[in-house]
Amino acid sequence: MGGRGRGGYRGGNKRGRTQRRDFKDGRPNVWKKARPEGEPGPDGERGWQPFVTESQAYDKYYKKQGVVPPEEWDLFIETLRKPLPTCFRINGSGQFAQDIRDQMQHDFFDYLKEGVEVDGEMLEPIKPLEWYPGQLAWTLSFSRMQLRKMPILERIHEFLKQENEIGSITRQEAVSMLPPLFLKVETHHRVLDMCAAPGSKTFQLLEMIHKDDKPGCSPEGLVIANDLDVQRCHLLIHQTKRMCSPNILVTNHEAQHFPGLRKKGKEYAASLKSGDGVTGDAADEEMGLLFDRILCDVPCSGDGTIRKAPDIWKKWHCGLGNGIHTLQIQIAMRGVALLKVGGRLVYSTCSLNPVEDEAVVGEMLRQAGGSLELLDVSDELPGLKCRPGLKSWMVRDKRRWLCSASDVDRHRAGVIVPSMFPSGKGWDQSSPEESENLVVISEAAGEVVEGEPGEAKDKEEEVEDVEDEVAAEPEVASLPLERCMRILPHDQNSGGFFIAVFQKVAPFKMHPKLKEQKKIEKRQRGQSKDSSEKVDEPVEVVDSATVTVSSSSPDAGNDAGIDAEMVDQDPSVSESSPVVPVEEGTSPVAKEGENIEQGGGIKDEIMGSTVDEPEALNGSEDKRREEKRVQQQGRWKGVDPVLFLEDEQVIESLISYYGIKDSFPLRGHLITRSEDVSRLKRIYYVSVSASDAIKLNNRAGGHLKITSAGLKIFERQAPRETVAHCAFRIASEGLPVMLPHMTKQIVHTTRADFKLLLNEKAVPFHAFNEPDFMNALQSLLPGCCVVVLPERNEKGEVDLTRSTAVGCWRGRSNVSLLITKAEAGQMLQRLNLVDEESKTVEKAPDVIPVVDEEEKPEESVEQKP
Ligand SMILES: C[S@@+](CC[C@H](N)C(=O)[O-])C[C@H]1O[C@@H](n2cnc3c(N)ncnc32)[C@H](O)[C@@H]1O
Repeated sequence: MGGRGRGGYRGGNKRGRTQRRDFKDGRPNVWKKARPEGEPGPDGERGWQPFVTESQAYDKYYKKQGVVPPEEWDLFIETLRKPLPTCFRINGSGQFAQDIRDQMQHDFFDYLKEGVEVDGEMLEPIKPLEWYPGQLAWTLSFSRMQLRKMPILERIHEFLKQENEIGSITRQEAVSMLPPLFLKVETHHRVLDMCAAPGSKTFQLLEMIHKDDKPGCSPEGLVIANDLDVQRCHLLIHQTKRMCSPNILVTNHEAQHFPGLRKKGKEYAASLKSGDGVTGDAADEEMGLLFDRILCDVPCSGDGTIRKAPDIWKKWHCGLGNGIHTLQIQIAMRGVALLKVGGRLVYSTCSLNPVEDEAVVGEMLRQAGGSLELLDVSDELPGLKCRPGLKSWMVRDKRRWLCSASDVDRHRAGVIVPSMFPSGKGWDQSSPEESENLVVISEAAGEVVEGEPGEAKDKEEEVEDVEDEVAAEPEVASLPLERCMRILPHDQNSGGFFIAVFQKVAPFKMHPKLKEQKKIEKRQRGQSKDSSEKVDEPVEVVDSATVTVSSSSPDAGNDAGIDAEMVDQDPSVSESSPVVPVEEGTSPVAKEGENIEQGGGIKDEIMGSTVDEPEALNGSEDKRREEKRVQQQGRWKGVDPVLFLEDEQVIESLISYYGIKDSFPLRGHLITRSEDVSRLKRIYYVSVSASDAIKLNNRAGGHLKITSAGLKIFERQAPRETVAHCAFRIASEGLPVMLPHMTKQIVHTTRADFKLLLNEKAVPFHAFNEPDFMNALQSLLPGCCVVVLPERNEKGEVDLTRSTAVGCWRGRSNVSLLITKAEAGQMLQRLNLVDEESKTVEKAPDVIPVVDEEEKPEESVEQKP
């Protein structure tokens, strides 16, 4: 089972062998041709100009670091200058995914297996990625010229675009598929993706959570996808929406300060002292939000993506890696603190630079002090070619190669920190001078190196420089860094990548010196937040509850299996975004006229339902609103609160109108983003796991800044009760999840009538061929309904995993689609219902289809300006 997506049950992805489309035949192509390289455009202007694909600074740096063996250097550089092949994964797993793979293989790939020539040039065959399980990921590389000359290649391109859109496949760089595979996610796991946007790996993680889904069941697992950048959170939400998963929360935090949701205070301290064994919810209360799997795909210099982003050639300099090293450690260490003992953490970058790679891994191991094991997983994906991690490297700064922290000039000690070197001689073994460096580490964190005048000069000098002297022998790490994996582009025609896989083997107890450093950092942050405060005023760095725990019983955290980091930090408070305290009876959302920029000007999809400005409220509405204020749970300025829908009237109307079975409990699973239920526009559905995490967050003080929760399941329909018996229609993302639990407002149809409906958008009852279908439609209540094209198994039972369903509006005399023309067109194509003469599917604007004026359902809320 598997294969989730929009537009029908399990995406309505009908993949029966009997219904194959033959893509080799002459269906017109709708993919727009890109202008070939260098060819003049219609206005005579030259198109794409080749990028500079060389950099002396890059060559010098990487040759010296020994990242690539000297005899392979030319091949390495030659590969970097070639465009990256296209890769894609077939989403899901099991029979469903295999059907798609078999269809693609039959329709395209067998034909292009070998020996196809275009203008004397042999085509690269489409190949599966050897190391990807089940031959479910493929790679292809055609030039634009080849695409133009071979219609089948254009059709493949179009097909991939379309399938990507509907969620059957994901176009994703080969190396980017690796970290989730090494995480070994199981369906019950709680997973944190710390730096998740734009979300290709999050999508993969969600697939793993859903891999054994049975119709109508949500798995136990949960994915929390986090990103610092609120705009990129939009991309993340868009990307993951295709999965139609209620098991996801999207959050917007600095990963290095991701909240632990640890309950604090006397109650907590008392429970620690008593040493009571705690399980279930109570254990969560104590442990906070800990994870089975954590992905730290950290921000990096990105020089492994140079094939895809050739502008890097021009911009590259060694300061890029140096400048981000400390932030990478901070993020990774926060991950270590949030990981359960026994859990796996993957650290990855798309940079080949040892300062961002092995140096960070080394520092993680040192800081973790035995709580973390670096795993050798090089045999977990047979067929994957990777190089062992380096044990020796140097740091380059201001034209100098530095072999150890002792080579660093005093005035650069805040930028070039001990952890960048193989020995990492720093906070745990440091001399008094080095301890001073430790204090200034935070100055280097997040330092923007690019574009700084000093660094720009350094960059120029590097290029002019012919041969540098190296003062001493580079250090050699004593840690088993060879267990890291570096993917070099020429090994399997990919991008460059770095991966390290860890297992947490014991609770993490923060080294006292590091703890001290964190206090200093926290104090510095506190001071920079309010410069008007007296700088020498003592600052409370840990709250009273924390002090109680750590001072009265230094090992209490360990005894209870709790991470020192979790005890020590209240990250949500230290985060740079201001927190709006929630006062009893006041709204936590941004008020009119308040600057909501901290929330990032979040749009509808992120915010959930921000209702229109209220008209004048009468007394009873006022009262009603006041009553609903008890639902207040959010606390982030500019982000709507995450509220459980508790309005029994609304819930009852949904249950009775759609005939929702007890197997699909709504109470405790429906989320709104508005306090005023009477003006709700959207309702979201969350799984048990997501619901538990939201409740835990609420109990722990609401530190988690949740921008999106679960999937949209209902949208407000026409408020005219005479027409609609229920105020909410089913959202297309929610349909796959809800359909197996619906007993009312659902009708089955035939292929001929389904085709008619998808083509005509609004069809009078009498125009359908099948009288049974016509009668069934007429027997429905007016308003939202679902039309299903059933697919049956060998026993003749309806197989919902392969059936296609679509949301419709039952009017007085006709039925109309509640999806866009474009979506209807895609569905026709997928079902092979496109007429020969009209095979081109027009991309229509996203509008609700036109129906008789009197029967027109209220416009989708998405359409409103
Ligand atoms: C390498 S990209 C992640 C790619 C992503 N994992 C994927 O597969 O699509 C790094 C991401 O980290 C985010 N980021 C940068 N600094 C961050 C921080 N301090 N905390 C959380 N995210 C951060 C960036 O916005 C960016 O989206």
